[in-house]
Amino acid sequence: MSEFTTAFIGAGNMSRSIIGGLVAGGVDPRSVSASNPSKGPLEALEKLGLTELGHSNVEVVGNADVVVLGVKPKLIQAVCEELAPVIRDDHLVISVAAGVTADNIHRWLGSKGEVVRCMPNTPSQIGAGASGLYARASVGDANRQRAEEVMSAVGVVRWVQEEPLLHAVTAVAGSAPAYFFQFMEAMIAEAGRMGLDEESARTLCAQTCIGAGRMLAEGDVDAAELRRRVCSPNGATERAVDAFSAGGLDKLVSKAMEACAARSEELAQEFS
Ligand SMILES: NC(=O)C1=CN([C@@H]2O[C@H](COP(=O)(O)OP(=O)(O)OC[C@H]3O[C@@H](n4cnc5c(N)ncnc54)[C@H](O)[C@@H]3O)[C@@H](O)[C@H]2O)C=CC1
Ligand SMILES: O=C(O)[C@@H]1CCC=N1
Repeated sequence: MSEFTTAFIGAGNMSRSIIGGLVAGGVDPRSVSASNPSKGPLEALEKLGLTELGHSNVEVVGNADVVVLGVKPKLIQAVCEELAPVIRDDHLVISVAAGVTADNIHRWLGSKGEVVRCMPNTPSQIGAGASGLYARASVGDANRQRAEEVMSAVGVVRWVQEEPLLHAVTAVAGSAPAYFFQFMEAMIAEAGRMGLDEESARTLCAQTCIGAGRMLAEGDVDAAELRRRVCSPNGATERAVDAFSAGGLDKLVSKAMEACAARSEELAQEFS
């Protein structure tokens, strides 16, 4: 990654995941600063080698080239208004907040800064993230490239040209690690009821999830065909897959993702 400094405002789960991925990927921890009102999250970042840590958002921005807004959507306005005096016109400001629009962020920053919205996910922490990016029309090529550089250092990146598509990105990537965790929780619990010890169930389940994900990501075969290749006619898998279909899995997934995207849209209204 080229040389620049990045300030994270808010050092909770998502910031920690991105910072963890950046540092694990070779970014110098001294080029990353972070602020948080409470000490705990900053101590976790100290262990990653960060030295520029503090409680003042304004001080932490200092001379940073890139500012990442990593606070909850309800706090974005107050944080932007607090930062407005230290944001330059050409500052790249990346917001990871769900819903909150780029125009509102730009306005709260005193119409300064080049604002890119990002919808990342927590696997960024191990370099396996998946992020959607959207830039306001006024963001220049240099800052578009820089935003992509930051996020592609911790996973795959896709740009969306229309901001509302970030609601779909939230449903398919930002929130989605939680769906797979919920699914794996249920699988591990059932494997335990079937008699497997917890460690074996967890290891076999997690590795199967990684393997299936990699086959889809790294090959050119679609998910439906990969599924069919596991299902021997009248074999064991078919019974499981039939049970999912009979239980309405496709509709349930649609319903869950629609609810997720709808809540993301609500957040955009709530904090405008
Ligand atoms: N957790 C996730 O999987 C994802 C979260 N996001 C977005 O990331 C943002 C942060 O979410 P999380 O990290 O999950 O929340 P979090 O609660 O773990 O982190 C937020 C941090 O901000 C700190 N904070 C509170 N007030 C502050 C202030 N005035 N100035 C600076 N820091 C302040 C809190 O102490 C906390 O450590 C949210 O806007 C969320 O929509 C986006 C994608 C995925
Ligand atoms: O639950 C949320 O609102 C955030 C956005 C995506 C993941 N966490």
